[in-house]
Amino acid sequence: MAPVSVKRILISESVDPCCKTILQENGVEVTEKQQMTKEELIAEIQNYDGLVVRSATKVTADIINAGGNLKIIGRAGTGVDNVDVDAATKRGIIVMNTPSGNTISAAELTCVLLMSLSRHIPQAVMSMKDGKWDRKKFMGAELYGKVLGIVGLGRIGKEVATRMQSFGMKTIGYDPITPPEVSASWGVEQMSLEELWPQCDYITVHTPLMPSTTGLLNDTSFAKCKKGVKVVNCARGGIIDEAALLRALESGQCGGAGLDVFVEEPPKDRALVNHPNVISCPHLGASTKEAQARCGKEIALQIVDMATGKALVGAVNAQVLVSSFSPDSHQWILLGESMGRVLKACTASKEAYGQVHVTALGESLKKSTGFLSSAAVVGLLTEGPQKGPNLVNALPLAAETGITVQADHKDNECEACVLEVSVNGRSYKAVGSVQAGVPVLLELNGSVFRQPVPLTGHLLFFKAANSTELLLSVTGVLAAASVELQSFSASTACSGEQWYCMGISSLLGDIGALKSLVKEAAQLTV
Ligand SMILES: NC(=O)C1=CN([C@@H]2O[C@H](COP(=O)(O)OP(=O)(O)OC[C@H]3O[C@@H](n4cnc5c(N)ncnc54)[C@H](O)[C@@H]3O)[C@@H](O)[C@H]2O)C=CC1
Ligand SMILES: O=C(O)C(=O)COP(=O)(O)O
Repeated sequence: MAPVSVKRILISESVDPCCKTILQENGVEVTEKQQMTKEELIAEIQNYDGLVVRSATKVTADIINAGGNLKIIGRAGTGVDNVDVDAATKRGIIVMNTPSGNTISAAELTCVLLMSLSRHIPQAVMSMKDGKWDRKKFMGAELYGKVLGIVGLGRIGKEVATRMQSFGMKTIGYDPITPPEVSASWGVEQMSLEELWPQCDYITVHTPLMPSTTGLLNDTSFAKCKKGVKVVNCARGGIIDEAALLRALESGQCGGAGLDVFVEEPPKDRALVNHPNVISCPHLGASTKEAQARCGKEIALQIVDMATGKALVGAVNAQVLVSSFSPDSHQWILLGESMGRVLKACTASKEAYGQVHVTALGESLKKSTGFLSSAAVVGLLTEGPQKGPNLVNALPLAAETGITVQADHKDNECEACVLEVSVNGRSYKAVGSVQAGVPVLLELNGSVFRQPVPLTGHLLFFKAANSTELLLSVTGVLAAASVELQSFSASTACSGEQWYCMGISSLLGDIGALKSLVKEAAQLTV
């Protein structure tokens, strides 16, 4: 794909210095500014094409919309819940993260919290520092033989499980995506949450924060747990409902909580932090030298790879774009875009397209419907009222404009892409392919070109009767405008008329003279 030009990046949080070094070594100008207010960020963001953050910068829609040049938001870490990904997608901005760089550190902190809860270590430390020697107050319980419930069996959940198994804990869990046989292979028996709650001595959550995980542990689920259950949240504030947790701690239903994350960070309401059975950290899961070095390095390298057109790794909102980095799909994306632009020019539509239908033909295009339809929409929307259509935002922009996009695949001997659009009840159709590495147009509105039309440079399409005089008149119009004819293709006749496509040295300043000679005419540059 065409490299995404990234020249100036703002790092708005404490990210490992290797991030800045790698970016600078690759010709990117880097500014580091920490603890900016929202207003400062809104005022400055227009000066950058990239923003690198951790979890503290809330990258809201107004910041994203103020970033007129923003192309990439890099999250040096896992959770992207502090970034308005939908707003970024609509603006065509890639959001990427480094999801595995801090897995081990977050898992280790979880284990530390579990152990600290079992032996009251932080409370004992505080008591010692107070000059006391209280051996009765801090009676603990072994982890050995206890049941640990792990909700969310992804990267961190798995690492927590294997570590706590070495303490002799029985690990059970729940995850709607990770198959039970996979988690069983690392010693976690899966079951429904209803079955899980009553069995656990300890519960730890490792899911992203989303509607389905907000308040996973609430008054109702706490009531189903063993009295005195201990809980850990090293994932995101809100997965364990904070008010319900406080109630459960006060009633003794919950015997202790280890919290690294809070709904509001830092939490203004200190009731949980100050509770004697709560041990807490200021979001330290990823705060190790090793995790920061990995995340800083990975995000910098991912941005450099993207900017040099090498690869797209870690993007959370640009699945379609990932394929554009494969050399095989590159020309097909150009084809889709060019076909969109041809139909846009031919329909000369000021109205929104009602429906766009893309059909990928041929075995090798089976998985290409996604990027072909997005590319076609980019072509159709280019130079329209929507700002900056690209492969990231094509479908959201289409939806916003009321265009229905459908895509399917059909088996066919040859590989081709069929694009059909409807405008005001009238249908237009283009068929194209990639031949010898070049995107070509094979058919336009039912007329098949005798020679495939290479979709490159300045192109003039018109529909007219097959008449030598008429073609001479057309070339006369071109000559009068000092436009050279560089290539010529004609279609087979359809209802006595044909489509012609001429490759021309420059676009006609005024297409009026031509339109008086032929039935339909359109010119474009691809
Ligand atoms: N405290 C800290 O500093 C850190 C926190 N995190 C957070 O930890 C969490 C987990 O991170 P990873 O393990 O890397 O993510 P992951 O994506 O590898 O795993 C998350 C798992 O949660 C599962 N899940 C989704 N909905 C669920 C539901 N309703 N019930 C049960 N499971 C569900 C998913 O299927 C997935 O397997 C994220 O929220 C991340 O932001 C990550 C790193 C550091
Ligand atoms: O990666 C994550 O999801 C984290 O929560 C770590 O956040 P941080 O980079 O330490 O602000």
